[in-house]
Amino acid sequence: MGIRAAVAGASGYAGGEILRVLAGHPDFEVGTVTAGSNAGTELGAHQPHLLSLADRVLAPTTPDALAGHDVVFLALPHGQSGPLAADLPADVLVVDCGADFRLGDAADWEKFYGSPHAGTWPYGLPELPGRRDVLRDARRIAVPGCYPTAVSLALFPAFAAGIVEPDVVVVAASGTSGAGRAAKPHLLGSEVMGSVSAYGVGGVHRHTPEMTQNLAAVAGRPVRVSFTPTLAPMSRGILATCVVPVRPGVTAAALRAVYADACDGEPFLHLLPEGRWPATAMTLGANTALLQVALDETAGRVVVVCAIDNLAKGTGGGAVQCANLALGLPETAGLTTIGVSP
Ligand SMILES: NC(=O)C1=CN([C@@H]2O[C@H](COP(=O)(O)OP(=O)(O)OC[C@H]3O[C@@H](n4cnc5c(N)ncnc54)[C@H](OP(=O)(O)O)[C@@H]3O)[C@@H](O)[C@H]2O)C=CC1
Ligand SMILES: CC(=O)N[C@@H](CCC(=O)OP(=O)(O)O)C(=O)O
Repeated sequence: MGIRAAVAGASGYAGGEILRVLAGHPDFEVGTVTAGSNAGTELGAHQPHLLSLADRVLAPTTPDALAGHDVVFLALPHGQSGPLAADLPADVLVVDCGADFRLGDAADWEKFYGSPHAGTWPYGLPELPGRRDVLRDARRIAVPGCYPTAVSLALFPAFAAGIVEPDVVVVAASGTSGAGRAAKPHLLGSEVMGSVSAYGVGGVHRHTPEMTQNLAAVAGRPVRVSFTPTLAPMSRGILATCVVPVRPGVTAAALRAVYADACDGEPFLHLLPEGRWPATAMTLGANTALLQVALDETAGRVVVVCAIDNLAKGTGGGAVQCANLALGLPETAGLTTIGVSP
């Protein structure tokens, strides 16, 4: 018998991606799947691509429905995870794709989310320095937001090596699935198709403190992040372009060596060959973060571009990677590095 996994929010985009990975995982067995307003309906009505799970009936999202599993994946709107997790046994692994437990600073949480802080769980980005030791045997894990995943993976090598100044500018494009399945006016097809638009401009996006938190922890000092998200007319994918002042004396060769070293031995972090720049399509369905770096000598800046699939490495794949670690399975089990092209 496999490791029994429940998925809450199974009718949504993140829940669907977790189930897609679990359906092909050698060690997990899918148990209860739950939803909110769609409880009582069949999963196949919402996730018709998950053929092997189509006839599962969605249960209401309650602690009772989620009981009796080895791992519970939560893919629910912000604010739903805290009360639910409090009613789940402490020895059950709970992996939360929502934001509730990502931030260590309660004041940051209240400023950006406008509600009381639920608490802080081990942060589920295994590639960050020292993270794997924390995640092994953890029983509560907070999966990062999709933009902070891309930006933290793009910049931690430079901060860990001490070759950049703590003053980051990020412009990142996301596919529309990043906003979830619930209908939102700015996601109307007629307004998204054929156009790229900025939103959350001026330091107000709630992922900014998450990026700052992660990079400051690596740098060992405060880091300023100016983050501008943009919405691109595609379903999946994030392309984050990160620009940061370089310290004097750093050469292009040294910069490349820092990134090559950071990616060495990392199953999902890849530095592309020189001259090849990451594109979101290369990551679709894969748990990869693809990187490329350049030294802009004229401007005195390091430029790092990172592509991920927001639903794969950015949520569902990252969640399963963390669960693998916490349960003592091979970290890569059930996760592919093979994207699609063109
Ligand atoms: N989309 C993405 O790229 C990423 C998402 N995340 C996070 O994952 C979580 C889920 O996001 P996403 O899948 O995109 O959102 P969706 O809107 O696509 O799905 C939300 C899911 O939660 C269920 N739900 C909604 N309200 C309630 C409720 N009150 N009680 C119980 N269940 C409820 C929905 O059920 P029903 O169908 O019945 O309404 C649905 O299954 C969020 O916290 C999000 O921030 C994190 C990183 C990236
Ligand atoms: C395109 C789009 O709208 N993206 C979402 C981020 C999705 C994500 O990772 O968010 P959580 O923090 O909600 O888990 C946004 O900008 O709000």
